Amino acid sequence: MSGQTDDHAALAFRVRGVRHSFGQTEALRGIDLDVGRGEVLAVTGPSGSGKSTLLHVMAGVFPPDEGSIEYEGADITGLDEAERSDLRLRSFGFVFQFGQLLSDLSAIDNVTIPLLLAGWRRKSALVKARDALEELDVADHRDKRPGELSGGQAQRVAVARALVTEPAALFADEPTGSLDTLAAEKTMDSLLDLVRSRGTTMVIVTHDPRIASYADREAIVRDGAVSFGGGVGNAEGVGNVG
Ligand SMILES: Nc1ncnc2c1ncn2[C@@H]1O[C@H](COP(=O)(O)OP(=O)(O)OP(=O)(O)O)[C@@H](O)[C@H]1O
Repeated sequence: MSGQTDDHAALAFRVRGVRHSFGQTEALRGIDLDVGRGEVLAVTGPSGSGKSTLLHVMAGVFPPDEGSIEYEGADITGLDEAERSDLRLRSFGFVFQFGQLLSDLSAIDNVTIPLLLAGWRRKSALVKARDALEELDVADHRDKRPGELSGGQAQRVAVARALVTEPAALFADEPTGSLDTLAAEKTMDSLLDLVRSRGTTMVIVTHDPRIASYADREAIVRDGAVSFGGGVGNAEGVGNVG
């Protein structure tokens, strides 16, 4: 199995020759990777191998030192900070391990923020945010602040916030890393239902094989290089990438 395909039309992401260093540390040493549109790709590998760095450069958080990343056929590595920020706001959603909700705001206010940033009026943003909380089964907790929620509830609110703008691609970095098995499974089940029904492309960094098993395909990062594992979910992937 390779990480490349010739079918450009079906691709969300096309990563070629990507290298990135932090000082003397070579975090990425030449990554080639395709992600099909609507594909759920798990990125696994040992601690410090470069998984989060790969996610960040693919999501346009910062550009790599070398190589190219195409999103929907357009090279995003040459974009400036403001253009990358605009791309993230318009097209991408993010879920992290913890600490992503604003502690002074209620659950529903946290979920309305991306909509308000995208120019929605407050009234319709609140309706949309409540729908998103319902989809994640946390609408009953909408007036609570993050500190009044369980870890699993808070993480489902964070998923609602990431998906409320219906991003074309979702990036998740150890999204259930702080949860027990049951809460992790409940969060992943809801997340994957939504992502699959909408055809959202998803890149999920995890070291947990149970979480990786939700994906179509697994990219294993070791020492800043990628290889491809079989046996995860539908290993051929959506969009015939594999
Ligand atoms: N901002 C940074 N400054 C300096 N070094 C960094 C920075 N971010 C990452 N690194 C280094 O780059 C390498 C890859 O880090 P990265 O966070 O991508 O790994 P990872 O596979 O996601 O690790 P983990 O599973 O532990 O989160 C590591 O050696 C790390 O120490």
